[in-house]
Amino acid sequence: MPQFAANLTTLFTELQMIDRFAAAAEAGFTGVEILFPYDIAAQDLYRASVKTGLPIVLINAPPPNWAGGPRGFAAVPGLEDRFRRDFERSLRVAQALRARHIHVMAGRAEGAQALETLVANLSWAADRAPHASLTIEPVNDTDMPGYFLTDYGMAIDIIDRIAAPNLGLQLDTYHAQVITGDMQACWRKVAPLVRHIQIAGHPGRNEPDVGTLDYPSLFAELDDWGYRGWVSAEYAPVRTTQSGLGWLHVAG
Ligand SMILES: O=C(O)[C@H](O)C(=O)CO
Ligand SMILES: [Mg+2]
Repeated sequence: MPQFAANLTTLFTELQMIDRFAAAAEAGFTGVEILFPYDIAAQDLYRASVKTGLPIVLINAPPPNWAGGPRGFAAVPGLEDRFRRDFERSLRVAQALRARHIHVMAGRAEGAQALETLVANLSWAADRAPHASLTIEPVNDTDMPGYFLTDYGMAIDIIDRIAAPNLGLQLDTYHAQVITGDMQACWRKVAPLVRHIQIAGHPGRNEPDVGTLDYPSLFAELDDWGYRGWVSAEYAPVRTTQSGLGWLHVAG
């Protein structure tokens, strides 16, 4: 079975962030991810990670004020300096948290110039941080209107063009289902490039066992394929996080 991480930005939200680590450990998760760990002292988060034995497997390169709108700047022409400043900040935080992966968000943009901007910024970031594992994640633009990276073919081309050993794909099976209509076939198409996986049910983006998707089959296929990365639960619980964890206990 894969190793399961809890996304502490979407799960256990009834608790303070620092307390979510212990709740995740008690629930049976063996890792965590935090999308935007920029408003809590890194040493406090790292202390909670060490205390619970749950490594922090992913953070996002920051879009500032998430509530305010931007979804990253990596593909936004003219904001290269902004992107680089933000990336330096995410690198410092990732190092302080010993985070495994940094998800570099493309942001809202469109067209050929946006694609060239994304390739140039990602190339720069991969060179700037050869020791860091960087990921890009296609996101469906119904949930995130105007987001630039919404296609797996484009993601594959970008990764192939940059050909950096520390740049790979983040497969979110919920977005894959919305975008392609078949998340498991999408996994097969991109498997060699996948560094990190996120899961949720479909269509509601709740628990993996709420909706139409067959995760036990996907988990078995990940094992057969020899996937050794993390599978992170990034969903909105229907009720409390605890009451919806049957899928983890069945999988675990
Ligand atoms: O939305 C998602 O699925 C991403 O994983 C994310 O990091 C925030 O947009
Ligand atoms: Mg995701």
